[in-house]
Amino acid sequence: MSLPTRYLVSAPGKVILFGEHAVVYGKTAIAGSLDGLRTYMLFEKRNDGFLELNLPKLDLRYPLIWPISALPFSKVAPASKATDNTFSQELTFNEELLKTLKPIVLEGNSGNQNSQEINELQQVAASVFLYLYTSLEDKQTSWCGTTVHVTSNLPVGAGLGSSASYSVCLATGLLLVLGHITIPNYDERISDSNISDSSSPMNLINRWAFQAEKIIHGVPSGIDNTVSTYGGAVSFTKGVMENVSGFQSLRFLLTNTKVPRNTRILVANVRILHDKYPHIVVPILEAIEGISASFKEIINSGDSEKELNQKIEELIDLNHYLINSLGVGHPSIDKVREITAQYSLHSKLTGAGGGGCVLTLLRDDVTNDDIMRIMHALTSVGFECFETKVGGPGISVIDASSTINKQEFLSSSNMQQISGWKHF
Ligand SMILES: Nc1ncnc2c1ncn2[C@@H]1O[C@H](COP(=O)(O)OP(=O)(O)OP(=O)(O)O)[C@@H](O)[C@H]1O
Ligand SMILES: C[C@@](O)(CCO)CC(=O)[O-]
Repeated sequence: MSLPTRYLVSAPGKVILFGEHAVVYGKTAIAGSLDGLRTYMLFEKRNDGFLELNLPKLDLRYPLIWPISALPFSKVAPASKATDNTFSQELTFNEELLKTLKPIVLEGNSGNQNSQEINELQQVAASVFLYLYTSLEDKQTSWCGTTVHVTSNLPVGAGLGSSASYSVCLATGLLLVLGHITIPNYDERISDSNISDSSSPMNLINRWAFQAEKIIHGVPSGIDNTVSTYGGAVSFTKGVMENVSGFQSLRFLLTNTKVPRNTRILVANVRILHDKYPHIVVPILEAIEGISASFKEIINSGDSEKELNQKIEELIDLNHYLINSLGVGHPSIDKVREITAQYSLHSKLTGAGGGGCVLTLLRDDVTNDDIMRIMHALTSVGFECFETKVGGPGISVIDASSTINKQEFLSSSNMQQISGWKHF
């Protein structure tokens, strides 16, 4: 099969309004894609049988390079290979493959003259790449190797789904490169794309991205990769996604406390608390689900703008206190709440917590001058802020064979402005 020689792929980060952590236990959460905050990947064809991964955002100064022949294809049972029937097939996580890849990941550095340590985060990101490549490899393709460049304007490890957008871009690019899906024709996202339609390319991308998220997060709910794949503003319960109209019109301030934390550890800590005190933690998770349910009720209730905002702010406070009781709060999050409260605004953590990002509702009566003042107050104590809306497009791709090369990709400050993005 003859394929394009270059693909450009992009997927958004996400913000969770209500229900993080509870969603891991099957409770409903409310989330949306982040329009301007995305990961971009350029996949370039090689003919030499090598795979190259560039991770500048993770401070990896030199590329990691592996010969395809070093990959443990024997660990992938033929039945679980991504052949024609992959669309309808349940994907089982391949622990054995991941274990076998561990030493191979480090060999990616061996041809490098310059010594560089590969830290834990970089190893995980490289494992995701090799895991997906080994699982999806198909000898029918005309690509005999690939170079992947990654850029992103999402903060890494801050609760905005950087790992999900990385996973979704990798899954999409490799499914394209390895000939399992083709570039779609739609210039705009099809809003009614059905998540449960297992024959759709989006469903396939989402399922492989979920496998990738398992490598990064351990036991994720799937909300991050689903929102990143499909985009939009949604409620999510046990893998089922539903559009929540009205959510898109809300404005938010995102504040990055810059306190590093690890989603895998935070999720695991909540699990320990849950297993130790089920009679206490289960009702807290149910109460958090009640918040998501209340939001869905009020967002389209016909309440006046003022009433609606007041109720959402009450829900933000309730969610903040409940989630703090699960041990995923942080003094930096309380500091953001304290500062925004001085301007009578309400905030809560978003994502896994433990630092990371904080979400503040910007009511319609908050003027641009007010926003400037609030941002100034937050940045002057070392935080970073940006205003955002939710609900932009999910995965987008371009046949970049003749449109964008590596130099243009690496130097572009606004990739979204490139014309020709296609949506599944
Ligand atoms: N631009 C990127 N390049 C390479 N790897 C990335 C990139 N962004 C994220 N990752 C991978 O994702 C990991 C960060 O995931 P983590 O879940 O801790 O943060 P997050 O996704 O930003 O937050 P959350 O899951 O709470 O939304 C990194 O360690 C790395 O493995
Ligand atoms: C903390 C969590 O609920 C959201 C992380 O963005 C984990 C998950 O849903 O997998």
